[in-house]
Amino acid sequence: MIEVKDVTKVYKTKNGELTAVDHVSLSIQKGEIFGIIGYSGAGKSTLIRLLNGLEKPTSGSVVVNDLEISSIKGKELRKARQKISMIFQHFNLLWSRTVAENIAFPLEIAGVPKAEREKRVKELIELVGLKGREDAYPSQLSGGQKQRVGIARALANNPEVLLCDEATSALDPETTDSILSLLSDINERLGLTIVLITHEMHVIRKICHRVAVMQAGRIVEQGSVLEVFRNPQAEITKNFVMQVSDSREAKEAIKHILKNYPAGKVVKLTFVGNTSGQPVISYLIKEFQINVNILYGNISETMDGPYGTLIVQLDGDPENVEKAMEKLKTMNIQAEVITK
Ligand SMILES: Nc1ncnc2c1ncn2[C@@H]1O[C@H](COP(=O)(O)OP(=O)(O)OP(=O)(O)O)[C@@H](O)[C@H]1O
Repeated sequence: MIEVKDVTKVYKTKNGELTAVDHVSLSIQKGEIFGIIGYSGAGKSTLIRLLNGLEKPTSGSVVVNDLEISSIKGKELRKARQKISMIFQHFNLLWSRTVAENIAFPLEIAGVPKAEREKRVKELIELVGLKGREDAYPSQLSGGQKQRVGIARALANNPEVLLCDEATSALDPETTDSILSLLSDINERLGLTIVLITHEMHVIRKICHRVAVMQAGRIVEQGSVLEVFRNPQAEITKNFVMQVSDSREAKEAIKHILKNYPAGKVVKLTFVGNTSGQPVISYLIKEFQINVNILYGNISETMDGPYGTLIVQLDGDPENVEKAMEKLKTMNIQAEVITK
């Protein structure tokens, strides 16, 4: 569906050349929700603009839907772009137009007749849950409602790909979740391919199937979301995973327990998929006659199944604690000693 092959984008700036995207290759399947995560300045926005032809690569090629976006221009590019829509962090709505008129705008540009336009706008308003708000102006809407208008407008011309540029970064956590659910619902219902860029691992966890981690213009790691959560390789990926698994309370709890209970080992267990349903703790206690002190627990859903973290203190006969650690490995549970 989307093939990015060895793409580099170099900007010429006052201070010389700046490589914003550096030899990036990606392959995104039809119907997939693909996330690109990175800190500010990593090159995410440049990469996403290369996908819809707003930027041209310095070298390499971008193919979307069998069309080489990186080499077409003018009318051909404008036509291709109708099938590659985008939503933005700050919504980019037309403030003097109502909700319905904003959604109708791309249809007007595409020359869709009035009657058909009105029918389509009505469908889209229902799809994004804005019934009753057709005549409101953007300034009268909440952030979440504004993004719903952005999504409806982006879907107006039945795109094949939806690009989301930090689409939930200006929203509070609850509204973020409702917009992410809407995107996931649209992906399932319409089979729409979604590519999103974000700096929040929560967004990746919640709706993406696969993720690429970007740093200094390069993709440093990519894979299925569950796999990346289970076994992050790059240091930056570990930091992103920590955003959603190791809360400040957990760190506080660990500090406290280490001070008060210096014996044994503090171990972080990571469960993925069906391993998160196993009665591991009671098994360890019974089988190895050790004490298992639960310090912190957290379980979250990803698109491909649950992902959980449990921080425990294992105490008792050191030999049995070792055996318990060995056993955990055979149960496909990641066990990492945090402190001895
Ligand atoms: N048009 C441009 N001209 C010159 N430099 C640019 C241009 N656009 C981006 N850059 C530079 O390229 C690098 C990558 O920027 P980019 O906006 O793609 O990163 P990002 O990961 O999206 O970060 P942010 O979330 O802050 O936008 C940055 O150093 C930025 O200053």
